[in-house]
Amino acid sequence: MGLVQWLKGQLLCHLVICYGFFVSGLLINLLQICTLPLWPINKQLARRINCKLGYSLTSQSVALLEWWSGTEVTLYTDPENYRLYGKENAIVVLNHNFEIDFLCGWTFCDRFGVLGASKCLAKKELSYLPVIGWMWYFLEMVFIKRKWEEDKRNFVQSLQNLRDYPENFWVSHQSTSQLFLLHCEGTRFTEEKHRVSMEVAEKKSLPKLKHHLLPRTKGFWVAVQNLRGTVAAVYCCTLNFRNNETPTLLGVLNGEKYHPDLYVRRIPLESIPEDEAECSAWLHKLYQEKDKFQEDYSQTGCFPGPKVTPPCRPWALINWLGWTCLLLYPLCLLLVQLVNSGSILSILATVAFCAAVSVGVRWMIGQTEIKRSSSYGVPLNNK
Ligand SMILES: CC/C=C\C/C=C\C/C=C\C/C=C\C/C=C\C/C=C\CCC(=O)SCCNC(=O)CCNC(=O)[C@H](O)C(C)(C)COP(=O)(O)OP(=O)(O)OC[C@H]1O[C@@H](n2cnc3c(N)ncnc32)[C@H](O)[C@@H]1OP(=O)(O)O
Ligand SMILES: CCCCCCCCCCCCCCCCCC(=O)OC[C@@H](O)COP(=O)(O)O
Repeated sequence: MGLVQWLKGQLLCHLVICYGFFVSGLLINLLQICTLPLWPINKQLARRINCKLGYSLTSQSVALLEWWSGTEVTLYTDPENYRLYGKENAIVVLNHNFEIDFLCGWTFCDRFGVLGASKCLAKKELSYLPVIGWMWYFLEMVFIKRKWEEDKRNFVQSLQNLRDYPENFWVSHQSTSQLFLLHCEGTRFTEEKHRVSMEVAEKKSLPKLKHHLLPRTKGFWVAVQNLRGTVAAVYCCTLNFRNNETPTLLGVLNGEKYHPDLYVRRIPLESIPEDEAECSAWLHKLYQEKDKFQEDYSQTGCFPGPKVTPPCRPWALINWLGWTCLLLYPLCLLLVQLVNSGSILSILATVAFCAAVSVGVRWMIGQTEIKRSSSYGVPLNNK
């Protein structure tokens, strides 16, 4: 193991990274709160500012993946469609098997210049996550309790809100689009959830899936219906990792390099049926195709179609280094003053603060771990 790789595994490095992420996150949340009076006066400007602020926080984790762990996602797609990515609004349908699938998605968003504006249909619990969840609230992320009767009004309203996002979103930048991510499986893949969902498939006389849970179709249908005229296509995305890697966020923090492959198919929205039952059948068929791609991947180690590597942009790294320098300087000054003061109490208070930041971020990382997945989708307790 080289010196650099050894350093990446050290607690001190992790503390510095977590401190930078957490403190910059709190400052960004504070700035987001400051935009509150602007919303009733100029909503579009408030959105622009919040998306830039959101980018400043989210892109730090992209920088961690790309520059710290050295992970690069390989894209399999049709070059004709590739030209459209980042230039149109789309619904992204992605499998939910990996602890860092959201991070791989963000990397792509960043490479196509749509990271700040992209949204997701997320479980309500994520909105309470310190820093990240609070930031999402201002980014108008769509949160659901995964109980249709309770969700339907708010879900439709949140989708309608997305229809009037500003054109020419970034004034001086090429991006005018946003992606809306949907994990139709509704929860992360575990053996038990898979077994239960295949029992449901059997009852519904649907073919069994090997690599996916049975998709929940209601959210997809409602999203497609409410975003017609706003989004141009569905991007059917299938993610897997080479060599049976099981990536974790903690691994990324330790500087481990992973090898994700993402297969993206572009499906024009007009080709998706409007009728609910037909749309559900269409989604089930899509998941059967996705399952076949995963099965072929497990045999051959690759997806169909040519490979493309979208160019890496420097902004995530520049932003991350900027925050690190800005926040390390006062921390170092404080540490020097502390040591000079010789006050045991102050030193203990500082150590306690660092430990609290470290425990807090470790807890947040824990939320991404599949072993802590909710019991949604298993019997007895449907939550
Ligand atoms: C080029 C660029 C490429 C790539 C870029 C990629 C991505 C990046 C894009 C954007 C990134 C932006 C941000 C992302 C950041 C972070 C967030 C990350 C992740 C968060 C994700 C989540 O939180 S996932 C959880 C929330 N999401 C969902 O739940 C969505 C899926 N669910 C639904 O759609 C549901 O329909 C619902 C929640 C809307 C409603 O659910 P409910 O259960 O109440 O109703 P349903 O009608 O769906 O269910 C009843 C029917 O289900 C059948 N049933 C029962 N048990 C099961 C079972 N175990 N499995 C399957 N089906 C089951 C039941 O029989 C009912 O059937 P009926 O036929 O009778 O209706
Ligand atoms: C420089 C950067 C430093 C990074 C330091 C680490 C920071 C910690 C970041 C925490 C990021 C949290 C993002 C949470 C996104 C988790 C998405 C997810 O996986 O949600 C699960 C749901 O879909 C389904 O839930 P289950 O029903 O399976 O339960």
